[in-house]
Amino acid sequence: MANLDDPCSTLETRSADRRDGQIEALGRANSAAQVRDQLLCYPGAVRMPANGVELYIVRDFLTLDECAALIALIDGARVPSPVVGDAPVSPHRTSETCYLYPGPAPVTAVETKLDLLTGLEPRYGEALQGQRYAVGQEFKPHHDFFDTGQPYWLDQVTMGGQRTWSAMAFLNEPEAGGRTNFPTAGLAITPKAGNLVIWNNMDEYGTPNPGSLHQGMPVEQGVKYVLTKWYRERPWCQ
Ligand SMILES: O=C(O)CCC(=O)C(=O)O
Ligand SMILES: [Fe+2]
Repeated sequence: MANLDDPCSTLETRSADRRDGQIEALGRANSAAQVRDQLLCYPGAVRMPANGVELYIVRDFLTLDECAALIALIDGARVPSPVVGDAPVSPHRTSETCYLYPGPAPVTAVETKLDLLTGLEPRYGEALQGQRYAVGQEFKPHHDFFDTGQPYWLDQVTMGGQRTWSAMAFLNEPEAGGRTNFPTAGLAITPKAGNLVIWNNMDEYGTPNPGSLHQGMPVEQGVKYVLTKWYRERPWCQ
């Protein structure tokens, strides 16, 4: 692919690059339409009124036993949470993370449910992650989609490209704080064990949606566990 800043790239390759971007966006919009149809068939899935972002809640997506088993896995192998393109330990994401690779039965159970929920082929999903937030820990306002102007994009574009959908399940309920807030969409979701939130990081045209801005608000009392799954526009490869 030609570099748009490269004075040597021909006019032809420059316009081909722009077309590529549009074609990719169209692909994401078409895929989103299929996910939407599939999601609405899933028992308990409800689209939430949110300003400028497509977001659904699935009540009781996980059983309390499944939540407990996943919390045990997270507690067994958690490390400080990373952020793509940031320092290894980020001041924006102060929680701990545990990668939940395929294998253990509770991971297989969640992956199977997510496949049914989204209709997406499993290879489009990144490895499942668990997060644990202690009092004061948070994930500051951010977008899950990648900023294609950042140096990290050169790697990410070869690893499955843009992050399209985000799915997040609450595994427990902190005593206070820890809501997932979408400030521009005007929606703050209170953790409820077993409930899942899933949103489209793209807009209706398949381009990154600034309205998907969100944050994990600081836990004020107790502890918060969530499960996160990010989907890519192409099969994910690490
Ligand atoms: O913990 C939360 O409420 C939000 C987590 C989040 O946004 C993420 O992991 O990308
Ligand atoms: Fe996020």
